[in-house]
Amino acid sequence: QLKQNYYANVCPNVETIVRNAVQAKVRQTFITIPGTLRLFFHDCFVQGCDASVMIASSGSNTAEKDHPDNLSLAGDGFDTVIKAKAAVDAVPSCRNKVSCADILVMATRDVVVMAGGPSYAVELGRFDGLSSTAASVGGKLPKPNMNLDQLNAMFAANGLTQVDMIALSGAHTVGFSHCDQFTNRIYNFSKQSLVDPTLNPTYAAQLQQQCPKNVDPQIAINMDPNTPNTFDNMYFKNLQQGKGLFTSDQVLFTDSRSKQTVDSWASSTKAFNNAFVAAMTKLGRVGVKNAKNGNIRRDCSAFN
Ligand code: HEM
Ligand SMILES: [Ca+2]
Ligand SMILES: [Ca+2]
Repeated sequence: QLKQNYYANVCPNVETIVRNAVQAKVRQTFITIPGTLRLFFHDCFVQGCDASVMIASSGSNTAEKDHPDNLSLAGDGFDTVIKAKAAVDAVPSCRNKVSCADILVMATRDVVVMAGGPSYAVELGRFDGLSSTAASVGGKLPKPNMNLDQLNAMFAANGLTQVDMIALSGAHTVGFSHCDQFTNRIYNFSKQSLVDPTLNPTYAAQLQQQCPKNVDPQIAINMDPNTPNTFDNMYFKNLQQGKGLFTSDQVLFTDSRSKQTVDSWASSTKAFNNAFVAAMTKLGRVGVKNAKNGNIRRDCSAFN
């Protein structure tokens, strides 16, 4: 059973230890923030929040992280968890007592706060998963060209509502995307219109400039063109102006079933923050493992 202060007896300072390690990593590079946040999402949607995404491929096993849908996960997200785990394990009473899954949950809360987002108490007590295969990833993660029904179905499969899905999409207020994720919207969209008509024309021109045809596939651009490094409700204000980067972002405003939620969070930071915290807490409960079907990994990237 998940609970706050789960490690109070064995490792009372675990949250401070993790926060300090995350802070040191954020000082080295900003990508720590979006990288960790997205890693948490991709972990929970495949086999639950059990750090299965952290496992490296070995021998005959191709792990989750080598599935095409995970190849764009930033290495700095993984490194954040590895560094925080090392800091926790440096304290004798904590050594091999705190799961990688819980460290990822704490680190994710910390990066949101460090980017200016809301703070919240995290529930802990997850065990680490015992399997990680690339074959288990297909169809579990949303695609940037999905419509509202497809997004809702994918989140509902994890016990999350449309409101949760919209709140969590607000994570696109920080971080980067590679150009190939949205080129269909700015070149050759359809017979009627070369550019997706739901895109703001000025923004579309900016995207074409940043992502010319045949651009280096390594190039990544800010997802929030206004406040790319701040966790705020700008994502929703952008959607109102046709500045959602992916079809899956912009559809939240163009579909009448989700527009009202976007409008209300565009006008209230507090309402968005509350919804985001509630949705992150629910996301953190997905598919949690216990001592019977999980363990505490010594090395987050390998099974014991
Ligand atoms: C609603 C469906 C979602 C879709 C279709 C989607 C899709 C994507 C795509 C295509 C990228 C760009 C990857 C790249 O090219 O490097 C991305 C980045 C990102 N996503 Fe999502 N995402 C969704 C939901 C979420 C959720 C729920 C979260 C977290 C709560 C999240 C957090 C992020 C972050 C932080 C980045 C930036 C990563 C970085 O800068 O390294 N996304 N997403
Ligand atoms: Ca997982
Ligand atoms: Ca922002």
